[in-house]
Amino acid sequence: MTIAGVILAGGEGTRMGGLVAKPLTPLGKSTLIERIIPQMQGQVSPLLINAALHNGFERLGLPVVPDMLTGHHGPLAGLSAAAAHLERNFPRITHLLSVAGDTPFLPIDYVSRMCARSGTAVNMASSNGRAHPTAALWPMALLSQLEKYLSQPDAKLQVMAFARRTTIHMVEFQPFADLDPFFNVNTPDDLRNAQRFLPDE
Ligand SMILES: Nc1nc2c(ncn2[C@@H]2O[C@H](COP(=O)(O)OP(=O)(O)OP(=O)(O)O)[C@@H](O)[C@H]2O)c(=O)[nH]1
Repeated sequence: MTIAGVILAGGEGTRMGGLVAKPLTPLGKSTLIERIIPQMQGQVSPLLINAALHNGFERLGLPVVPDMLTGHHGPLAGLSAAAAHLERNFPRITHLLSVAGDTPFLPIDYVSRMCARSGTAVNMASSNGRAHPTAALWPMALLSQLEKYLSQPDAKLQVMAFARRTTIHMVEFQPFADLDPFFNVNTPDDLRNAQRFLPDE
């Protein structure tokens, strides 16, 4: 397998209150990130978590790769750290599939559809016509050139600006019922909304 994966969990989660790292927030019988791991594990290798060390992610049994830069530079800093780790330890990896650690309803066909064609373009997920720049398949060659994009203040624009260096293929995912598969949890209200989709938990 030449496609690695990273769950981006390096944010501050300030809108959630910042008491625990947001992806470790309980949702139903599990946590946000533990709902994502099974959708990725076994299909990409290695599967990394980008997060600050000693924040509780170590117990999940996956390698935790922290940002290399101090300060908060957004998700591109996480992609950069994951790419550097792979270049050092897994030089044969050609692509990196990313996903945000706060999207607990990731589609079960996420990996297969995102990786169906892997070339020099970026494959970026979208739903309801909206692009999700943190949910994308990145050619490793592209990721080695991202430093100058790290200063862009808006995280979403930062990742989009970087992705536009090359062709972007959008991979559209359909909602199931009225649930957007890339619904992301930012606030306690979002968490309550997410719970509505898990009536048995
Ligand atoms: N490595 C890394 N990832 C980040 C950083 N900031 C945000 N992210 C990731 O980017 C994605 C989107 O993050 P947001 O929800 O916008 O930010 P957040 O920090 O998690 O939450 P807020 O502080 O409430 O905005 C998530 O996967 C975050 O983990 C950062 O400084 N470093």
